[in-house]
Amino acid sequence: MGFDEFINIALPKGRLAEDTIKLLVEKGISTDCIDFSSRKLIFEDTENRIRFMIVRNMDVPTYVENGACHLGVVGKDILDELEPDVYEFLDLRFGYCRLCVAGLKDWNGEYNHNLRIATKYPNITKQFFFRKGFFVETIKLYGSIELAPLVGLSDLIVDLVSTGETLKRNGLKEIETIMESTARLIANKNLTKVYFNRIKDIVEVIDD
Ligand SMILES: Nc1ncnc2c1ncn2[C@@H]1O[C@H](COP(=O)(O)OP(=O)(O)OP(=O)(O)O)[C@@H](O)[C@H]1O
Ligand SMILES: O=P(O)(O)OC[C@H]1O[C@H](OP(=O)(O)OP(=O)(O)O)[C@H](O)[C@@H]1O
Repeated sequence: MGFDEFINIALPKGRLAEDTIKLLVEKGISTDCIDFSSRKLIFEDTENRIRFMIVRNMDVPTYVENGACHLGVVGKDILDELEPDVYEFLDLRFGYCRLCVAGLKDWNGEYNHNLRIATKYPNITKQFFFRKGFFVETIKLYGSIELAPLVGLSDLIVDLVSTGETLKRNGLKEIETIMESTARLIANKNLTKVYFNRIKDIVEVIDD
């Protein structure tokens, strides 16, 4: 495929946005055209034939798996939860956090079959407890997960911990770490074949 074709890169809004731009600037990948604070969702570097698309972190795998974007930046936690059929080319090493089981300070530490666990990560949670021999009920939430055990909506939570401040402020304690997460560079499988040289160039520049 010729150089004229655009390579589309899905960039996550939210927590990973700033470090993603910092990385691209460091690597000399044209980011001048990107303005996260504007309401625009597509930014084009016409000279280098790169198009940046601004999407929710959780949606990055969907854009890449379906071929709307060739490449994308997304947290490993989301990849493990959604298990999209994409290549994971690079660990970008920023966006570090841990996915943990947490509960009320006086939680007695015994897992059992009747646990209700509030989380944004039902698949990872079910698999984690299944491997330990427990079939748990997950309650899917989209944010403020720490509230659930405080109001009796769940027994435990599975959520991201970074500084530990949110757990502390809400009288919760960490019980166990399920996984560690950092941002990853992912690629569409078919598009990697078709646009191999251009994608390889971009991956190498970022990895350098
Ligand atoms: N303290 C933290 N809390 C949440 N995510 C963090 C933290 N530190 C790093 N991350 C990483 O940043 C990613 C994006 O988090 P962010 O809070 O922007 O997404 P969100 O708004 O919760 O949801 P969505 O994924 O639906 O866009 C997480 O998936 C994770 O990989
Ligand atoms: O250990 P800490 O440094 O306190 O960070 C962890 C918190 O950050 C995230 O929430 P976020 O701020 O993204 O809000 P949310 O509740 O909407 O997911 C995560 O879900 C925890 O609640």
